[in-house]
Amino acid sequence: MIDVEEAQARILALHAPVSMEGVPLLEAVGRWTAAAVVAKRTQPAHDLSAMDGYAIRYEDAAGPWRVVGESAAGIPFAGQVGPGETIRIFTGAALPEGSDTIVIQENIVRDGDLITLTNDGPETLGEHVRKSGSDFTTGATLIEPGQLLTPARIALAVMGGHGTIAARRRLRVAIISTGSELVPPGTDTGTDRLPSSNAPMLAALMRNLPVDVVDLGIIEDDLTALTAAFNASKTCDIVVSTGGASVGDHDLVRPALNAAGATLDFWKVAMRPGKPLMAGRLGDTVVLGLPGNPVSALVTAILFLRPLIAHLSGASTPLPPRIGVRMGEPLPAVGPRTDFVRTHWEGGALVPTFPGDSGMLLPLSGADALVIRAAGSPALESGALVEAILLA
Ligand SMILES: Nc1nc2c(c(=O)[nH]1)N[C@H]1C(S)=C(S)[C@@H](COP(=O)(O)OP(=O)(O)OC[C@H]3O[C@@H](n4cnc5c(N)ncnc54)[C@H](O)[C@@H]3O)O[C@H]1N2
Ligand code: MOO
Repeated sequence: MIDVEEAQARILALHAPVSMEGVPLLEAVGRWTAAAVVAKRTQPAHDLSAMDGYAIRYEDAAGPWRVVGESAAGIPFAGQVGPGETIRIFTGAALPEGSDTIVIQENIVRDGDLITLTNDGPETLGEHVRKSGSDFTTGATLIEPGQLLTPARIALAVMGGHGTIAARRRLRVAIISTGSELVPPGTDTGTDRLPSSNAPMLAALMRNLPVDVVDLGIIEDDLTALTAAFNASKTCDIVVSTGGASVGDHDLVRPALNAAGATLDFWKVAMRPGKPLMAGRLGDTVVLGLPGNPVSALVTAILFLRPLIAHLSGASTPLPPRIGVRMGEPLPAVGPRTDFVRTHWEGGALVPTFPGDSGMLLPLSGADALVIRAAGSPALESGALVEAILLA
């Protein structure tokens, strides 16, 4: 058995990021940049007013002033502001030459063209002015390659003069649900069967990733059928199966992968839940065989599937972020497998969500985080600092 970190590294090494394409920024949220985004313009392009008011020369800060024009956003005042002069100015408008400071309109009275302070004048030179280039200047690197395009980074790229961005193409990810006991969602289970919940769960997990899901459906525990399903997945970038990964007579994922011509890189990870995980290559397709237990399938998808998708999509930091948090209850010592303890928030600390059975969905649905407890760790007192991965 290998440990979790080695399994993550080996999975990411199975395939390089896919090819690039241009993506309109309107559709680019959730992609990772494939190249640095460099500013094609300076922002602000001029010194701009941050408030509605009057543009003055700071040396005339005591007033009064005579209004000689107006500057609105996009419609600048062409002239100059001389001694004792001011112009009416609005938020986002360019400061005319000569002016350097804004007096907000709440602080003055206006009588025709004459304005006078009603309280203290501006305290500093440049008050309420956004200096040209204070956000960024032409040629500045706005986004490094491999960064996630968040709403703020999309706005930044647009402000930098871009309409499209270089990103990796969307991935095709096939899901195979193995198990003769499974029926499709919402259909009759009779007495002996159960609904297949893993594929909808994994599709939901991938919903916000740059992925097109190809659901290859429920495949019974039959070597020929399962081999055919893996063969059908060869047009995809990733195939993820659930179930049939363990050692039972009906656990046929490994034999089916062999029959389809796959090369397995590893099988079994020293973790709880999720031990029977396997990974390898089927032609150019990366294979992840997840355990069938729903909790094990979700935990391994968070730790291995999502990072694999992020890596193929060009992410520079594909692994889930770990945060430092306090436990709200004691924890027992850990055995030979790293434990991913399902926990929920209680008063700003995490407490274990019981029961911790890897087949039970009701407790899983209330969990907020996975607390990571390395194999062999000693027992912890309540209040101890631990590392966790947030689930939401
Ligand atoms: N003798 C041993 N038995 C088991 C071991 C072991 O080391 N020695 N490992 C256990 C561990 S740990 C896990 S995890 C499970 C994983 O087994 P499989 O990946 O082979 O999963 P299945 O047996 O096919 O299913 C397990 C469980 O999950 C249910 N299931 C499967 N698919 C779905 C689905 N799509 N939606 C909802 N539920 C699903 C299935 O009905 C089973 O109840 O093996 C242990 N055994
Ligand atoms: O590893 Mo299994 O995932 O313990 O239930």
